[in-house]
Parts: sequence; C-alpha cells; structure tokens
Amino acid sequence: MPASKIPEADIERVLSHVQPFIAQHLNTQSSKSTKRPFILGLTGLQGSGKSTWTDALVTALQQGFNYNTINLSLDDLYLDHDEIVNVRTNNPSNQLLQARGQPGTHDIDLSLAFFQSLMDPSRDTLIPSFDKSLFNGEGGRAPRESWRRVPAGTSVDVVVFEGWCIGFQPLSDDVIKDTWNKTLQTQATSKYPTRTLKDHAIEDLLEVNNNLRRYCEIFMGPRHFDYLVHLDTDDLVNVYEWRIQQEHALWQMKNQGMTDDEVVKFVKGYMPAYELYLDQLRGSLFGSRSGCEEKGQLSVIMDKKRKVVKMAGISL
Ligand SMILES: Nc1ncnc2c1ncn2[C@@H]1O[C@H](COP(=O)(O)OP(=O)(O)OP(=O)(O)O)[C@@H](O)[C@H]1O
Repeated sequence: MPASKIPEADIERVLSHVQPFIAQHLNTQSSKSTKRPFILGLTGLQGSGKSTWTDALVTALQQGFNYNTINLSLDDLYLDHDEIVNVRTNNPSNQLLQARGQPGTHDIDLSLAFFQSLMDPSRDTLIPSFDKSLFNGEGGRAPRESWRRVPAGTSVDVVVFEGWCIGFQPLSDDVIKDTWNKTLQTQATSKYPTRTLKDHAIEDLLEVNNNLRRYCEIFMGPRHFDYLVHLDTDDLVNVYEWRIQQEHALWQMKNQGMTDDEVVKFVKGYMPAYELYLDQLRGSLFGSRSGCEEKGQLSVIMDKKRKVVKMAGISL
C-alpha cells in the first residue's frame, strides 16, 4: 500500500485523543444484546484531506487496535442521478441546488437504512457507493453489486463517517436573515472570496438550512456521533489554495482538471455554508444543551501546505 500523505505521528496524535472514547464505548456495549458501533465523524473543508485521513484512520484502527472498522463518505449518500436532476428542476432559481453537494442532494432514506442495518446482526450491511464519473460527471449511484458488504453476524466496532458538512447545525431563520443582512456585498476584487452570502437570495439559504435541519434530525446531528474530528484551517483562503494545488497536480499527471477560475467558482459554492455554520462547529458540536456533553471533539488546524499546525481537544 502506498505511504499515506498524512504523517503517522499525526494519526497517532489523533488516536491518542479518540481511542479512549472508543475503548469506553465498546466496554459499555459488550454486555448489550444489540451492539451499536462507535460513530467517528470526520468533517473538514473542501479538499482538506477527509478521504486521505479516513483511509489512514481506518488502517490504524484496524491494524493498531484490531477494531473492525468501516468507513462511509457523505458523498456516497448522494441522491441518484434522476433525483438530483429533479432537485435542480424543482429549484430552478436556487444556485445552491443546481448540482450535487449541498444538503438537499443526499438520500436520507439510504443513510437511515445503512445505519439501521448496522444494528441488525441478522442482515448483511451494504455500504452505499456513488460514482461521480457517471452521466458526464454529474454522477449517479453505483450498481449495488459493487457496494462493499459487511456480512451478517459481523460486529462492526467503528464507523468513520466523513463529509464536508458533517457537524454543521441548522440556525434559526432569524439568525440566517440577520447574518445575511449584516454581510457586506461579496468582495468583487478578491481573488479568493470568503464573503459570499449576498450572492444568494435569502430564501435559497433558508431552504438549504431547512434541509440541513432534516439531516441533523435523522442522521447527522450531535446524538448520531460519538466523537468528531474537524480538519480546519486558520485561513479560509487555504481552501482555494488546496483545491488549486490538487488540480495543478492533476494537470501534470493526466493533462486534465479544472482551471483556476473553475476552481474558484467551485469552491465559492461551499463558502456560504462556511460563513454560516463554521463558527458554531468550531465552538463545539457537542456544546451545552446538545445532551451530548460527554462526547469528544478534536480540532486539527492545517496551514496552506496541509501541515498540521495545531491539534486540540475542544472543551466545553
Ligand atoms: N496532508 C496532506 N498533504 C498533502 N496532500 C494531501 C494531504 N491530504 C490530502 N492531500 C491531497 O489533497 C487532495 C485532496 O484530498 P482528499 O480527497 O483526501 O480531500 P477531501 O477533503 O476528501 O476532498 P473533497 O472535499 O473534494 O471530498 C488529494 O490529492 C490528496 O492526495
């Protein structure tokens, strides 16, 4: 297996925070007839390395601790292609819902079925898979025969569940309106804009916020996780830089990829969510009044080159 881009020492540091929570969880589950796996959320900005970190964590949890570990990406829960087209057609003026990505473009029933099947040892668990290359890059559900399978009777210890908006929590309509009202117009001269709310109609932001609310109620709220690792940066502009580095590497390797302008347009689509929800997440997903205060959260701050410059448990 090729060496991971994540230094082993960084993985070890993360696990020194997380593993005691896993051990405690498995200990309390051992006497139960229906065992629930430990759900380790991994959230992070676009291109921060969520998939790469997930792979490294799964390997370390399996090989270093012998935990039966699987992973799921929120990207694998996208609606199938025809449903994504429906979302686009039903929301013609909402720029946030013209392609897969935002809350409102994932299959909630599929996510529920996945998490419920993990609790039922009499059934195989199929891990959903989405193929981004289908339909000229619009993507579609991969055939079920190609999904990974956890055979019935196998108990899964840990699920690493990664996604860009995991840990984001809906705001009240009033807070969204207030934030929107106070936000200045997008910086027209900025190469990498980080203030984009005014590019969107307030009702479009509210709609995505409502979709996020449903996600959190059903499978993505604080009660659905046991621990959250957050890949973050001290400068949001790095999200543009990371993606541009990635596309430049792709150009060198395959002579294809996005142009810098296309990257800016693409990353800008995620900025409204960062502007609205990042502060609260940085405060804590398991904050007071969540009823989950005993759970843990770790902030991993990376610089422009994705070097970890700070790692700290979030205390309430
Ligand atoms: N620590 C790192 N150092 C250098 N390169 C990295 C690092 N982490 C990830 N990369 C590279 O950055 C790119 C994006 O990584 P990855 O796909 O893991 O990010 P992601 O957060 O899952 O992306 P997306 O938000 O698009 O789903 C990949 O080319 C990966 O190899």
